Amino acid sequence: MRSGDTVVVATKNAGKVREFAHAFAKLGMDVVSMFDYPNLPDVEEDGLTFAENARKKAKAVGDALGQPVLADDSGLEVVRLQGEPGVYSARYSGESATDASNNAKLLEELKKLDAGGVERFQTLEDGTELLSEARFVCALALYDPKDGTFAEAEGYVAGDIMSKPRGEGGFGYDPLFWLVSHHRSMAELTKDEKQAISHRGRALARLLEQLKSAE
Ligand SMILES: O=P(O)(O)OP(=O)(O)OP(=O)(O)OC[C@H]1O[C@@H](n2cnc3c(O)ncnc32)[C@H](O)[C@@H]1O
Ligand SMILES: [Mg+2]
Repeated sequence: MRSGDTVVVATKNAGKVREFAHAFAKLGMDVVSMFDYPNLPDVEEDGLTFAENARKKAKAVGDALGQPVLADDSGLEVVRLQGEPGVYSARYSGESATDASNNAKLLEELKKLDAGGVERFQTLEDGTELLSEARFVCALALYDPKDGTFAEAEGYVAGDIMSKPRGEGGFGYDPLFWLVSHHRSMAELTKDEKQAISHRGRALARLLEQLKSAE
């Protein structure tokens, strides 16, 4: 991947496309996604790990197009839910899940625990309660169909799940993810701030570092 290239990202998530387009634009690269190739078949994300799913998405699309493809499998691991929703983050609230229905399900599951008498561990000044520690995980896989090889990297960011949403930026679970370091939710960060600390931003920095040192 170098300046002037177009990077194919095997995703149908508009939020991911925006973040990759923002990150690669700074390096002089354009991004295209599955929205630009609507006729490719869906890939079943049945891997047990984020890394396995990322490899599967990258390989399916890379083999179909005959060119290198980057895939991202990511999700949220919530400590008080024993790591759920994890690799099931996209369809946590069912097959026709949306970001809103997934966020509602997450709060429902955590509030069930509260009914069992488990204490919330902190309250913010506006009354928002922090319900559990959590982390976002991102696994990236860059697949080259010419030689069948993968370059891979992972990134993580730790935070806390809030009792009510805040912020309009980002996507997915961002409005419920509190960053004590910034005293804001992930959805209240600018694109650059999110890239600097997020699971995806960190995984991408690691991947690019690896590719550079392999040159
Ligand atoms: O598989 P593709 O087509 O890439 O798109 P997807 O939305 O299905 O993506 P995943 O399978 O990787 O599932 C990721 C889930 O985790 C959530 N997620 C991933 N990254 C996130 C981020 O940066 N902020 C908030 N939520 C995120 C996202 O909303 C999904 O529910
Ligand atoms: Mg998916």
